[in-house]
Amino acid sequence: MLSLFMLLLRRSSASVIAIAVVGSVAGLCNSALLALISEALGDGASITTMMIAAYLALSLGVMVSNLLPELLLARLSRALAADLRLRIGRRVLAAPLRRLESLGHGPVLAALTQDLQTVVGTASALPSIVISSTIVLGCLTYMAWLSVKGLLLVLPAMALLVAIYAVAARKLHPLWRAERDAQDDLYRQQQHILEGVKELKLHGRRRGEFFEHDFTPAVEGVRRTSVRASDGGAVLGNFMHFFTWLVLGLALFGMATLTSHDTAATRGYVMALMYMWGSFRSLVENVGRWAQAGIALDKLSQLDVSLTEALNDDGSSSAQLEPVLSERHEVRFSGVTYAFGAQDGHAFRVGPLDLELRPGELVFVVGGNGSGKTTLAKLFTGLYAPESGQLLWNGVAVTDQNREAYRNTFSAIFSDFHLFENLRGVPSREVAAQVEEYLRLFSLEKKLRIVDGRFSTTSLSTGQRKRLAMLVALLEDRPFYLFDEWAADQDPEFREIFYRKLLPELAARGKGVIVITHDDRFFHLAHRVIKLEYGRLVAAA
Ligand SMILES: Nc1ncnc2c1ncn2[C@@H]1O[C@H](COP(=O)(O)OP(=O)(O)OP(=O)(O)O)[C@@H](O)[C@H]1O
Repeated sequence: MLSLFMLLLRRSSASVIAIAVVGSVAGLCNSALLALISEALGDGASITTMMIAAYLALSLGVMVSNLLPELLLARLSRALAADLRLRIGRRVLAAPLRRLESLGHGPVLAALTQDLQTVVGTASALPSIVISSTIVLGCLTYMAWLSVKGLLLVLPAMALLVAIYAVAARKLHPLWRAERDAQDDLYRQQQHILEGVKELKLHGRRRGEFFEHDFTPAVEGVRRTSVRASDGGAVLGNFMHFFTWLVLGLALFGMATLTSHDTAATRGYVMALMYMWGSFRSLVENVGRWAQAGIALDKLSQLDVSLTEALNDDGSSSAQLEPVLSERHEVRFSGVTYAFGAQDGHAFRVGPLDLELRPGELVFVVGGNGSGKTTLAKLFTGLYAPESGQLLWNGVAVTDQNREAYRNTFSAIFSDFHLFENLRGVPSREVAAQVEEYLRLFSLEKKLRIVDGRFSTTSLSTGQRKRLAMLVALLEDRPFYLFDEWAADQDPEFREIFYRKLLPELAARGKGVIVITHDDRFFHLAHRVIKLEYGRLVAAA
């Protein structure tokens, strides 16, 4: 609860203070209205113009002072959500690739949607908490003015309710947490449904088994845990309702004895209690909801911490852009190793590797499936940091401080590449002529246009999408290029263009080019062919 409040305070202490002040005014106006009504209903009370004017002014005051905190909080809570989204986005982008690969998409998506919504929804109750608190205080003051003795009944009842709620909330906490944990699993399975829709549609038995053994248990898990949590909430809510009548009864029957049958005081107490108790209950319940938001904040901070811890592993977050200024770019691996740990299932080790990539050099990387070609590509591009050994860039060791700059010397198309909808990072106006030329070269000129740096469509065939990715890579004009089985989806015409035109041209322009390939027909075009087996270099020709 405190952490959500601190987050709001840190985001804008001025807004929180304004919400508290104006919310208190709302509570005071409400309490004053109650006192006025009670006065007007009193025995022998006469209604004056003054009373009517005060009534109207207070009603107006309630409206304005309720509205203002709501408007302020709507802005504050959305700004907080935006901050958290940006923060997680930044963290995800700065976190090492390996860490993200082992974390999976599920927890990140669940945090960005479910938990952020919970935080925003809960924070929205802040004005109500302030207003309810002030109403409770105002009513208690009014009741004390009617009869101090009466508070001997009311205050212990209030304390008892808070204590019951605190105990019950502690019991409910594991249920809320179980519900939230079940949602993580549901997100994972929903991701499988969306990403594996083709495979599931094509295979009735797999679909049936997936539905029965993976998706249904995940859905059932959320249903079961949320019913338990909601049952607990319902029992608590209704017990509090029962308690309300109990307290009113206590006031009704006990006040007469305590105040020596002062009916005006008893009537005032019952009225004030009826008015106040709703606010008091909502105050207790809203504070309880803040405890639930604590679970969402825990999840968000767990993600943040796990990404932060990972950042410390390779320190990329603190990487300063310190490019090594050089016309000539070359990379050298000196005893580089990399291992996927035993926690990933089967330990796999690449290296130790001693390799070089010089400007103007065309290097083919070949080897069987699982021999470590893509892992080598990720090491080459700086996406994985070597476990041991050194990566030297123009003779300078690539470290946490310059890895970001090193990565920016590569343009890469991996086999699981992603195509953005626009040419971000490329000055689109300056390259307009080249774009036209490449569109024609890749036979894409009839399929799409690039307007203001934006592709008119990305709904293309796999081969066409890869050609569009190639267009983007060529426009990037980086010192190094890496293509991971780019030609695998291309028809013979584009394979020819790739091996016989594009690659030699890139090498002729002084680029260092690494090509992961199985096309042995073209091996003779490379300056060097590196062969990997079980992560080890077995031949370099
Ligand atoms: N994200 C990962 N987590 C754990 N292990 C991995 C991961 N990626 C790869 N591996 C392990 O590393 C080995 C080499 O994988 P890699 O993708 O580098 O092979 P590859 O030669 O590119 O294979 P392919 O020709 O099939 O693309 C795999 O056998 C696998 O055990």
